[in-house]
Amino acid sequence: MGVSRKTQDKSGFEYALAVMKMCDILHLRHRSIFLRNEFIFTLSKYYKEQGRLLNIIHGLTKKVIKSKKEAFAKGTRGSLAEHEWNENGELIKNHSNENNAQNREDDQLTTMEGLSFCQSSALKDDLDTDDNYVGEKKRLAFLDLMLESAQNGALITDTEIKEQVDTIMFEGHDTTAACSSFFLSLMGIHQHIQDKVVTELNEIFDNSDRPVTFQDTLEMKYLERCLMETLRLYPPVPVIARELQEDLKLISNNYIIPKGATVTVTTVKLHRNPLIYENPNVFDPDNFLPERQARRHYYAFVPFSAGPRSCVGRKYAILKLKILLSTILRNYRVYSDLKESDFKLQADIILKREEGFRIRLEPRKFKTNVTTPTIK
Ligand code: HEM
Repeated sequence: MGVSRKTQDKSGFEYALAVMKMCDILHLRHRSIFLRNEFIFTLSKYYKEQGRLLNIIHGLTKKVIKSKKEAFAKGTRGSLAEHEWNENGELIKNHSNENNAQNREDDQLTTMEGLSFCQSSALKDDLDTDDNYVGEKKRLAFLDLMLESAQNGALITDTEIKEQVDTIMFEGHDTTAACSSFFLSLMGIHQHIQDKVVTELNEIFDNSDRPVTFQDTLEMKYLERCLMETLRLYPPVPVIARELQEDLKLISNNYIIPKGATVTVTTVKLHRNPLIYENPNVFDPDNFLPERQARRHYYAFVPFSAGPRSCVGRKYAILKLKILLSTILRNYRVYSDLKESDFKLQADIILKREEGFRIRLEPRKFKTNVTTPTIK
């Protein structure tokens, strides 16, 4: 959103927690035929709780938009991470003309054009074209772009801006959080695979504790394979759906699916199809060796969906996941009391989470003064 990291308070954490609890209410309503009824729902305790949670969720979105609008009113136009606001949303510093290390680091994070979402093993991506290059420096943060478009006469209302911001905020954190939890669980279960990831990281960082750079992420080839394999077995978006705008004749036989029908693509089933993957239920990062990928159909692996409405955040997601997970694994050894057989199905691991299964992180280098986080 182009809001500086330095000005973030714990509202981000409260936001994520509120989204999680809100999802619990939604899932409850999927399962309970009574609560699905709007009238009965309004009489239940969940309705009141929903109101409280939505206040937190929309409160943060409104706060972010408000502070940006105020900066705009003062004539500040921001490309990524150029400005700092205080907690009241007032602009305290404009970094746009500075060529400091932080700016260079942020620039690095934007130079991703031309790479497929799977950075190093060249998984094809049907949205990758050369003509979407907009230049490194000119690119605006998402919210700046929307506000600027609105000011330049684009037909976009304040409510629409808020809804777009809500979408990006939700899509941007929930999916990557799920993916990193699955990844760390799998590392905890497969200690020998974790060792291989750490060996690769040691080669890249040579025992230095310097922060990750964009170039480092390109060299994380084995970690990337583990990430792809995690997304294969546990796609954070396990099912997608589309309403057909016209009749669709299947190539494989004589069926016609009529216009208006809803078609669901069960990614999680597709990714475990034994015709496509040998031993489909086994965690095997070598499934993403370039030669194996080359033998598979373009759409045999679609954790980010495909086509024009596929995930807009996929490159950003992979980059951030590599930074996050490599940093965790450089500093901690991960253990888990899960076994792979505990979660053959995606739903199983979610239920196990509710039962209180845990991932344990043990510091690798530090002997004292490190709080060991426990991820539930
Ligand atoms: C591992 C991480 C992620 C996964 C697995 C993922 C997966 C997906 C999938 C499958 C869709 C298509 C949904 C559908 O067709 O109904 C989607 C859409 C979307 N994703 Fe992601 N996503 C991830 C991360 C992100 C991030 C980090 C952002 C933003 C910063 C983001 C923003 C979006 C948006 C805005 C859409 C809607 C696109 C549209 O409707 O045109 N996603 N994502």
